[in-house]
Amino acid sequence: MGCSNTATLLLSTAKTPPYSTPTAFRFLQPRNPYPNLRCLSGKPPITPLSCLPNPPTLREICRNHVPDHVLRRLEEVGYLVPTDVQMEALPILFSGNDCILHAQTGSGKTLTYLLLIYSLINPKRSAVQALIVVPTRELGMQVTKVARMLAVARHMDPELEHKSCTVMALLDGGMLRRHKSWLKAEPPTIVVATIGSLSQMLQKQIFKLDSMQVLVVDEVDFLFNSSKQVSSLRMLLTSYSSCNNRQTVFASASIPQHRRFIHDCIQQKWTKGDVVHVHVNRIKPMPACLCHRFVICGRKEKHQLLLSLLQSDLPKSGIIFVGEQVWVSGQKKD
Ligand SMILES: Nc1ncnc2c1ncn2[C@@H]1O[C@H](COP(=O)(O)OP(=O)(O)OP(=O)(O)O)[C@@H](O)[C@H]1O
Repeated sequence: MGCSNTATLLLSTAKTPPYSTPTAFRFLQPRNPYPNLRCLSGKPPITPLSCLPNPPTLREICRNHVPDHVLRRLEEVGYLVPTDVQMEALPILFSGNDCILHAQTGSGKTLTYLLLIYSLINPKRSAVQALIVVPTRELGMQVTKVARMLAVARHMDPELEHKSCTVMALLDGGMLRRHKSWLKAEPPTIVVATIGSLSQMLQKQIFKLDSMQVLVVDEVDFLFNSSKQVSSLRMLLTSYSSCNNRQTVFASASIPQHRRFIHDCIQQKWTKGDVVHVHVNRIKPMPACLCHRFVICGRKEKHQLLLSLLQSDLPKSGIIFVGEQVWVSGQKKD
């Protein structure tokens, strides 16, 4: 392994006005009338709700599945209209299918699987009923925040008022000793965990998955690409619980070789055989107000190069990412 001597600059800048206001494209109805949905069980393809002339609201999709107090909470925070992935995936998830949610970052995958979880859990039961596995502590904290935001909904039913759903974050770098006593005393309903912390708890048998109804693996491509995490993840998917006793959801913005991945899911029994791949990945044109530049230069030249790029483009604002390239042995340096 040689020494790194180059830097990569990615400059994303917003051009100075005049420019057209970017559209909030995440919530646009799809232009393509044909579904991106693939149903692997040989059943006829399902017409996505987003193709209907009057697409339903989030409440209409979730009615009779998600408790009313959670739906009211969604509306309080302003989630009224489903995103494309929510519109396509929620009916499939509510019908009991395992799902691979394949949609770009920020498309609403987190809320999709959380709504499935809230449709299945029973807060009166004292057991871990849903597990969300995340690759990083940061993502775990974000997911926990949204899950808790939905959990604070007030019940109309006074019997349930004092028994709201609890969410535990079992993340690397957290206080696992404190969590151990919590898990033993009163198991939370939902656990959001990084694979490292989770494996420790499972090995010590502090944590059992017998009552788990939903298993979500978020950023699944990241987890499978990490040699440190992959064996624990495989163990979790097959050894600690069976895919027949749970609903399994994989979520990711990118799943390279997704056909191969789906094949593995079925073969290895990570999911049931009729797992559905929901692929919402329409290519959006880059808003005209944005300009991207990608430059490779020597480490010592990066400041000068950045300065000249800024001087030539005169952006109103910009985000700059700087990464270092490491030369793998045998690779030719230019
Ligand atoms: N139906 C909705 N209406 C309005 N806002 C929504 C809706 N669904 C999600 N959002 C908001 O959109 C943003 C992105 O959603 P979310 O984090 O669920 O996307 P994601 O696909 O899980 O992204 P990532 O791949 O980064 O995990 C969040 O701020 C969320 O609150």
